[in-house]
Amino acid sequence: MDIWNAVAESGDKRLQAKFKLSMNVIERTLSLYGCEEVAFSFNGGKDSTVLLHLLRAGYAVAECSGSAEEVRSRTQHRIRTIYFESPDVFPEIDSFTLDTAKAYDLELELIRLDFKSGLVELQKKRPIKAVFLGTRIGDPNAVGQEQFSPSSAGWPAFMRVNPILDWSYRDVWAFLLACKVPYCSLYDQGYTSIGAIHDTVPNVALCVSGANTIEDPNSCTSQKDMSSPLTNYRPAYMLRDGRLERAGRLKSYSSVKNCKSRDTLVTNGDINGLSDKGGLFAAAVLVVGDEILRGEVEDTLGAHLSKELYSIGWTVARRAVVPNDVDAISEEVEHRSNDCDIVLMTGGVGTLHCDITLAGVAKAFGARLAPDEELEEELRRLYGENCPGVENKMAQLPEGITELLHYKDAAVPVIRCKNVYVLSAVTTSELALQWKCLLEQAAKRDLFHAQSPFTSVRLRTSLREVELAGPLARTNSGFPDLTIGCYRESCQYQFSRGTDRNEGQLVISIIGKDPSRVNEAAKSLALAFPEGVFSDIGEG
Ligand SMILES: Cc1cc2nc3c(=O)[nH]c(=O)nc-3n(C[C@H](O)[C@H](O)[C@H](O)COP(=O)(O)O)c2cc1C
Ligand SMILES: Nc1ncnc2c1ncn2[C@@H]1O[C@H](COP(=O)(O)OP(=O)(O)OP(=O)(O)O)[C@@H](O)[C@H]1O
Ligand SMILES: [Mg+2]
Repeated sequence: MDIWNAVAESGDKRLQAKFKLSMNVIERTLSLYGCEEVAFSFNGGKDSTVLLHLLRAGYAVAECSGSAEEVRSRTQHRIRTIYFESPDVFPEIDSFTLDTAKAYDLELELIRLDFKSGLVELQKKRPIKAVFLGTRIGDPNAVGQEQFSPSSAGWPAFMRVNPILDWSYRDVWAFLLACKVPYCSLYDQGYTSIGAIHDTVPNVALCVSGANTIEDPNSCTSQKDMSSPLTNYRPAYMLRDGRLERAGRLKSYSSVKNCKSRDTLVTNGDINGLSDKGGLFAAAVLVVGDEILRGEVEDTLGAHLSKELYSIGWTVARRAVVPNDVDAISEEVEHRSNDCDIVLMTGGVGTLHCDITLAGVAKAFGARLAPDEELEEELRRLYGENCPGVENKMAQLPEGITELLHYKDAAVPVIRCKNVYVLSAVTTSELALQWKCLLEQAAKRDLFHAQSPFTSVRLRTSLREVELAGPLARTNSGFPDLTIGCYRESCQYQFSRGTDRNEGQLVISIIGKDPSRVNEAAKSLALAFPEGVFSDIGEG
């Protein structure tokens, strides 16, 4: 049995584990529905090529199991295969699909209709109960799917079976290479995911020579001019970062438009529709933890992040403590990532059952959590073998939207999902380091930048609230460009300075980006009272 042997001999434990789980799915499907009413949806792509060979191995087992008598009496099943032909397909893909069907004696049915209508016709002609698909987590249409997912409402009724749903890009290539099976020639020309001929180009991360030479082929994410005949590409299996798999799939205008404002981020105030803010950028700080909500633990990390943001000229539009609940986190992330330019999150990142922050982030963006090989590797380096691979929750990241931001001094990278940044720090000193890392990486990659700093004046007074209210309200309306507030110093603060009053004094804060306006506002307020009523206590 060539496929079983090839996987066993590969010595790749991760691949062997994935293979075993997929074979279980296939065996369960065949015993539930029988070979007659199951079809394989094959399009010559790398994922469906993997699936083809898993199915060959699975069908062979199904036919060889049982007593010798049973095996003899059993008819040998060809794999029922459906291929939706389209005029937009690459000729290499089309011929590979047809040639492969012949080579492996697949029972091929060509369908020249769109997916839905084609399946309706198929159900009338020769019904199917289940279809095997090469869908993987990270494919746009995988959102919400499991290994067994009934077809969607409005589609003919069948079970979608996705045996390689949890396979990573690396797993796919490890399998194809270990089994030495043929795959479509386009993958050797730098294509890493193949759609229609008009929306698919080779992956620029694999570009090696000619006009578009780049030094590190795996570090580039944007598409450049693909038309130069001088341009060469490495084969698809050399792509190191599986997250770039779809970099050669050109986005439609509408999807570019939809993801623009939050995927690529804030630079200097005149793009992404943010210029109307007059250079003010807003962040949200979300802290996850039931213990903080119960008041058992102080939110020191959230406070630290707020101060850091303020110190680089960013407004903190919202700081919220969120319970350890996936739906609550997802809801908060969804809102804040829409309202704010960036969202910083701490808490709930780790391997405990209550560490569900990333699950909440994934849900907010309609993504699934999937094992991330890069983070797994790093955690293994950090924690040794106590970090058991795919079992490690911390290495499960929202698929397709995650990027790790590394910094030489920080043990664990910052996890970026669109405009949400998850920091794993649990102490303020760790957080200070991660913040430094984030700032440096964000500036280097043009994700977000420090802005012109805020200036503030803080005035303490023993005036009563009623005496202060009128003049303060007038100053506030005279300086709409400033943030003018008033709060009472806490009792604790007063006691620590040796006063015996049980009520703190009032402090007026005047904050803005233009120092002369801030001073002007302070003077204007002071003019409404006798001299010496306010003492300037400096910046906060
Ligand atoms: C056999 C088969 C079954 C499908 N079933 C569904 C379905 O139940 N619901 C759905 O929304 N799309 C279904 N689709 C469409 C796919 O989710 C997806 O749109 C299609 O594979 C095209 O992917 P692409 O846009 O990346 O080329 C099905 C496609 C195939 C080939
Ligand atoms: N034209 C088609 N005919 C039959 N099945 C299809 C067709 N298009 C997609 N599918 C099914 O949907 C699955 C997912 O398609 P997708 O394009 O993501 O993967 P792939 O083509 O196998 O690999 P790649 O990501 O490299 O293009 C396929 O593996 C296949 O099962
Ligand atoms: Mg494809």
